[in-house]
Amino acid sequence: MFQAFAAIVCLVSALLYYYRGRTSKPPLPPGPKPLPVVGNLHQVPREKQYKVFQEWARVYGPVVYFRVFRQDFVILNSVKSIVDLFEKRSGKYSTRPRFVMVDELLGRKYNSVLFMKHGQKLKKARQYMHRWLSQKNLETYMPLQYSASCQLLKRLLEDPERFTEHVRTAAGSIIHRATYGIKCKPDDDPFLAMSDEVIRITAIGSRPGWLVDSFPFLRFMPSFLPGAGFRRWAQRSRKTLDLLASSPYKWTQDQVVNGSPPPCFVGDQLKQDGQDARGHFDEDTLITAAATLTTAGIETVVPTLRAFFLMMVVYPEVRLRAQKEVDAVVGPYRLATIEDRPSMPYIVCMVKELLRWNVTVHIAPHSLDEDDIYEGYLIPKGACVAANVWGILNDPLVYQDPDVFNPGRFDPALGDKAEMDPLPLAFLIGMGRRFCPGSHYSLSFLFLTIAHILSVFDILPPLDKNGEEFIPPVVFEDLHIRRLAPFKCRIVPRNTEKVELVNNVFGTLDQVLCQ
Ligand code: HEM
Repeated sequence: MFQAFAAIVCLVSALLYYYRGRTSKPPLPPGPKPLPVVGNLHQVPREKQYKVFQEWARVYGPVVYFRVFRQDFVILNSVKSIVDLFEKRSGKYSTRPRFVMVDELLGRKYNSVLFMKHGQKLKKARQYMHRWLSQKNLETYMPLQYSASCQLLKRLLEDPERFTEHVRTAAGSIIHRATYGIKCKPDDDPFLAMSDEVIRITAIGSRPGWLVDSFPFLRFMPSFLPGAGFRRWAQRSRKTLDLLASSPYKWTQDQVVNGSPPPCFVGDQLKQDGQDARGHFDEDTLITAAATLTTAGIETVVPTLRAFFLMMVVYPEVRLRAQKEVDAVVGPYRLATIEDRPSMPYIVCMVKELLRWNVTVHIAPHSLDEDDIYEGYLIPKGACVAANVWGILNDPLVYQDPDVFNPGRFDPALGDKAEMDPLPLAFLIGMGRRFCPGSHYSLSFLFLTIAHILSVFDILPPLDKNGEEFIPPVVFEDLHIRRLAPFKCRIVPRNTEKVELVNNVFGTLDQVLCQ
């Protein structure tokens, strides 16, 4: 009975929406022809949407419009349109689109900065994060990054096959130490498990296709009714998310009360009573900002480093060239520091190429609270206006053979012939008010770990049953979030001196991040 009623209301509201008068307004941007009611639902795949959007850009131009039920989408497929809207009109385009499941039922618009709408709370959260993660504060977290990277080397020596877990522990332990002052355990750490759970729930909640996203009134459906499983799941998950955000925060709070926690994002704010210059303390926002840092800091850096291992296997000539550069700068008796970065242009290019080749945030969705007009087209209020970051970073007109991993394409020696720097787009740096606050942090951590690993190890193809080397296929698990499928490789110390070097450096670390 309820389902029949819901279906009728959906149909009527969608028809009203479809036929709503837009006669006095400019036309919508071009795009594929919609069907009545469902719009372009049948043309938007659940997987690899960014590829379809790239194809549509070839047919309809860089700004493409489509609709799924009542939700408008505008996809930006050129750097120009992204700069024009997200940067030059950032005041208008700095909010996020409304997705009822993730924003409201899971409460992510309150408990995660990534999903927050624009307003005072977002401004405050970004201020907190920016202060901690800015280039100026690099010296505060740089020793932590160096320690995390050296610990990663030690674990790769001891147990190379579990490289993905070690990378996850390294990225997770440094961000927990930097954010909360927590030292994680190398295996089965409860705080790292909590971050994984937050990432898992958020990924499910933000999958496209929830009916409640197209028909928001369904959020009022009583949770005991048949067909309301989504409401029950969201209620349970929201409680978990709130608990997971408050637990590590309480841990730091206790350290502040009982003594002196190591310098960290939350501890520093609490020691100053969390007050800003005007004496305001917003505990809820601090909890949210801290919880967002831990998940954002893991979900981006880990896939990038996994891609690094695979690329070293598939492109051995790139590894050899990079090792030659690292060896020439650091020699046999030390590991690289961030001060070596200007002397290692090829490693810097490798980081750029990893972020281009393995785009982690492939679609960046923004929204607007009032209608706008761009190049004669209407961008409707409430539309999801999304930058197709993957599409541009894989455009063959911009990057020759975009599927090929080739750090040399950014070689500064190529001068004008070097291909477009992907970093501004990968992080949407400076592109409006939502650019990634973790860009400096990520670039230094990726540089250090890559330079360290190449200095100590060769990364070689895995062996098959007959003991023969084989190159693992490059496969992406392409659900809502694009990630490389599991693969194997052999991580072998380059010589015994390197093993000694790691053991010596490990023994002298002041900051051991894992217990
Ligand atoms: C490989 C590394 C990373 C990449 C490629 C990346 C990329 C991005 C992108 C594209 C956005 C969306 C920007 C927009 O909507 O316009 C973003 C947002 C964000 N990133 Fe990163 N990121 C990375 C690492 C990090 C790290 C390490 C942290 C934290 C320590 C971080 C924290 C955040 C936060 C908090 C936001 C939300 C900003 C907001 O909504 O206002 N990111 N990132």
